[in-house]
Amino acid sequence: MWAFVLNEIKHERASTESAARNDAMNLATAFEAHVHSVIRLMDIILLDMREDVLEHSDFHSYVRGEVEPYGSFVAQFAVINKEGRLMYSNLAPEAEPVDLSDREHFRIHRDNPDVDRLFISKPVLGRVSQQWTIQFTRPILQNGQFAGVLVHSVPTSFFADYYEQIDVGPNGSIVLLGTDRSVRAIASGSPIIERYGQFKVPQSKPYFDASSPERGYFEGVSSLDGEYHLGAYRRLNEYGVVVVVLLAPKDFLAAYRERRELLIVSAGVISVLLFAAGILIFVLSRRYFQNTASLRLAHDQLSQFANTDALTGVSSRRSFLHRLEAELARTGRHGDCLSLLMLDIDHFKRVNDCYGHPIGDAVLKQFTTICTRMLRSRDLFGRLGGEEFAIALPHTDAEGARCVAEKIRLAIAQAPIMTPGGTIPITVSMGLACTHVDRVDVDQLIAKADGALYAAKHEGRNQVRVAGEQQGQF
Ligand SMILES: Nc1nc2c(ncn2[C@@H]2O[C@H](COP(=O)(O)OP(=O)(O)OP(=O)(O)O)[C@@H](O)[C@H]2O)c(=O)[nH]1
Repeated sequence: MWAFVLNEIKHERASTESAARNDAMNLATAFEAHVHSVIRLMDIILLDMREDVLEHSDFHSYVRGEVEPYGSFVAQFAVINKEGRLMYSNLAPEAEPVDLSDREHFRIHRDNPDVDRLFISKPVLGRVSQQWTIQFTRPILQNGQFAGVLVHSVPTSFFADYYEQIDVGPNGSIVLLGTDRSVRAIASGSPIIERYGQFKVPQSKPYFDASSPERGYFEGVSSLDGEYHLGAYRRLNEYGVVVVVLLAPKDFLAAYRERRELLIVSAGVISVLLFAAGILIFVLSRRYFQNTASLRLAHDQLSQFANTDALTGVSSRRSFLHRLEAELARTGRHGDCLSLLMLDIDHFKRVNDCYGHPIGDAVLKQFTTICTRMLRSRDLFGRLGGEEFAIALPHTDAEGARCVAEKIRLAIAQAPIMTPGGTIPITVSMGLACTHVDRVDVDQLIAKADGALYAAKHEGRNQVRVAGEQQGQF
């Protein structure tokens, strides 16, 4: 989910920036067209006036009549003579001539008398008009000689006011620059200190490089307000000016940033909910597994309880018979043999009678411990009831089983049973039956072993009898 959200944010930022670039270029294109037509119009007015400037005796009336239709479009219309003195200004026709020989627009024409072309000055603070204006000038030529300069002043606000009508965001700017790096006019959403005439845009900007395309994009920190901007420019080589549109990321990324916050908050909330759901599932499943484990344990304990004789720890009757049946089936499948020993402690009633039932229990426990020591791990040992036990010996024929039985018998007879009531000697009688000769089921096998046990008891106890063998044959 987070990968999707981050990808979405990245994609949206890229498309927002791309849209801002397009907007900046579209605005720059529109302003370029505007600047181009304004400059063209200024030049037409200048050329038109210059035709008549030296011919009209009442020049002031003539100029007033010509200029009036343009209204605020024309701040001043003036004539400077070849010495640089202001000979006429429609703002102050009767004023004393002012020395303007230091003005760049005068010097350019005076120093290049052979070049009759339009010059657009940097903004200057008019000595007569007292406002910031841009001078559109043409040389006055008489008989091919430089005779003065015709000046048409346009307030910088003429451009700026027009630009102000366009929404470039609270921190965006539209700037008209000269290729001499001076600002001609500026309109900006953020307050920019009026620095006409002093401020120079750094040379490093791409639009000042004459070899760069006439239109393009750029981005970086603006020297105008020190803020990071994304910009588009269009350069009018013919007039030596550049139109620059600057858009501020904090403006055009505002909607994107709101959406990014919304996406991150939503993803965060979903993550927290998923996390909580995960924890809940974890806790519930843990509880479920714990319950299942407890149940399994209880089940195992129960079956252990059911399968084990509580007093001696050997298999219960039920479990022993069940396992004996399985072992007999396996033996039958593999053509193998299995022997069954039935064991009965001799005169056990006397032990109980002499020492009491608890001591009898202790004897039973020690009896099983001694027997277990004589057995292999695969042998089955069960208590069938009272003092009667059975041992199943897989893969064991009658001969092998008789050896095991004798070992057990001797161990019991030779190891006096230690009890809290003293040392109690006991013996055990055993009946042995084997499946090797004829295939039998559990009941038949038990019955045969029981028969042999009965014979062992009958013939004096403390001995092993094999089913089917006569006494004294061993
Ligand atoms: N202490 C104790 N005695 C038991 C238990 N189960 C059976 N008995 C006793 O074992 C005795 C078995 O006696 P009998 O069946 O007469 O056989 P016996 O005295 O061993 O004599 P033979 O088997 O003929 O040698 C009885 O006294 C039962 O009460 C038990 O779990 N604990």
